[in-house]
Amino acid sequence: MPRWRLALGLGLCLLTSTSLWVLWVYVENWLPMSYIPYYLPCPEIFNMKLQFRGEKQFQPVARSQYPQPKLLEQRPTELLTLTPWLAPIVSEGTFNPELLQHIYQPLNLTIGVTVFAVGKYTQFVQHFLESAELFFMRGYQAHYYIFTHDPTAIPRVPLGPGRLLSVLPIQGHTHWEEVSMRRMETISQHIAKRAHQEVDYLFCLDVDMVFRNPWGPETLGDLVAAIHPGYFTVPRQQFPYERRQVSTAFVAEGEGDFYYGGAVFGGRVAKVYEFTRGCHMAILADKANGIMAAWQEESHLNRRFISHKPSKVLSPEYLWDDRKPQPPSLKLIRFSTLDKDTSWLRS
Ligand SMILES: CC(=O)N[C@H]1[C@@H](OP(=O)(O)OP(=O)(O)OC[C@H]2O[C@@H](n3ccc(=O)[nH]c3=O)[C@H](O)[C@@H]2O)O[C@H](CO)[C@H](O)[C@@H]1O
Ligand SMILES: [Mn+2]
Repeated sequence: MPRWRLALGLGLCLLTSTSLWVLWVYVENWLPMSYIPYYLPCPEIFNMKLQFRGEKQFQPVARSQYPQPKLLEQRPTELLTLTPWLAPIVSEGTFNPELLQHIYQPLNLTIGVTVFAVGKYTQFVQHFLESAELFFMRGYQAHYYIFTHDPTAIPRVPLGPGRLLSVLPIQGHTHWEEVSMRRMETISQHIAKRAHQEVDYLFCLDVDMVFRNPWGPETLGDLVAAIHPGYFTVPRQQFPYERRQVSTAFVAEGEGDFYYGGAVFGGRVAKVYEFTRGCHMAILADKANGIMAAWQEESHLNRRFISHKPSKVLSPEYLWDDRKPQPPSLKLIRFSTLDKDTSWLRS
């Protein structure tokens, strides 16, 4: 009799543990994200002291002919030209390209660009690079850093003199959100390892985009953000900020300036390092709590730009979306999202 009971007991235990295991496997697959402990923490990032390239001082401006600035003249554009914290908002008509050329060309600057092409997004690289060679910082030294899971999928695009391209292998991820969000970590580590010695300024851009008009030294600044094309006419209560207080990206109802796009940010490389590191830390804290912000790293970027204001803001000319008609307030489109089949790309 006791033997029979023992066997029954063991059988029940086995059955319970098998059902628990099956339930766990099911729940694990059903969860949108699994938070992997090896991602936490990354102590080396706390202790790094970087020796950045020296800051380049402006030279006296050479004699050149350009229209006189007039204090009482009408506004050069319909758009706001200055933020309440006195950062310029760059759009066509607010600057003189020739004058800026005179000021920035002698500095012998190198401008870095980080782009991620993981999974099917490698198909965008060719068009992105070809258009960048036509319009992005023409006449300046540039270094494209392309992060990809598959270096063989990166096409060879002919580059102009002084233009470099490095292909950097990274791990792929099955969830597109993870790819997009991990950019903050990868960029900060890449600056620490390499880019701080190689470039003066760094722009971090989406790859599913194309340059359509000149993007020049008017965009250079300590910390640069771009206004998202979808929200420049919308009150801040309607911005798609992260609204759950448990997230480090939380933004309260009455907070916020502009809603910035995650597809374009940049600045002086030391500032971009601080910025991406800060966003990465906030993302790590959310991960530890099992939270993913509403718009992934874009939510964290927006949170951080509220407390660490950008020193220069780019108008939606610099971050447009081809699916929208060009409004009369924007005189030209310089950089735009391509119309893409999102569900196929992310599958
Ligand atoms: C215009 C704009 O502000 N776009 C932002 C928006 O949507 P988007 O719809 O523009 O996001 P997206 O699909 O372009 O992903 C962002 C970028 O991550 C890279 N990528 C992404 C997935 C993938 O499987 N492989 C890959 O390489 C690629 O460089 C891509 O351009 O929201 C995203 C939130 O996550 C990012 O903040 C984007 O910057
Ligand atoms: Mn994009």
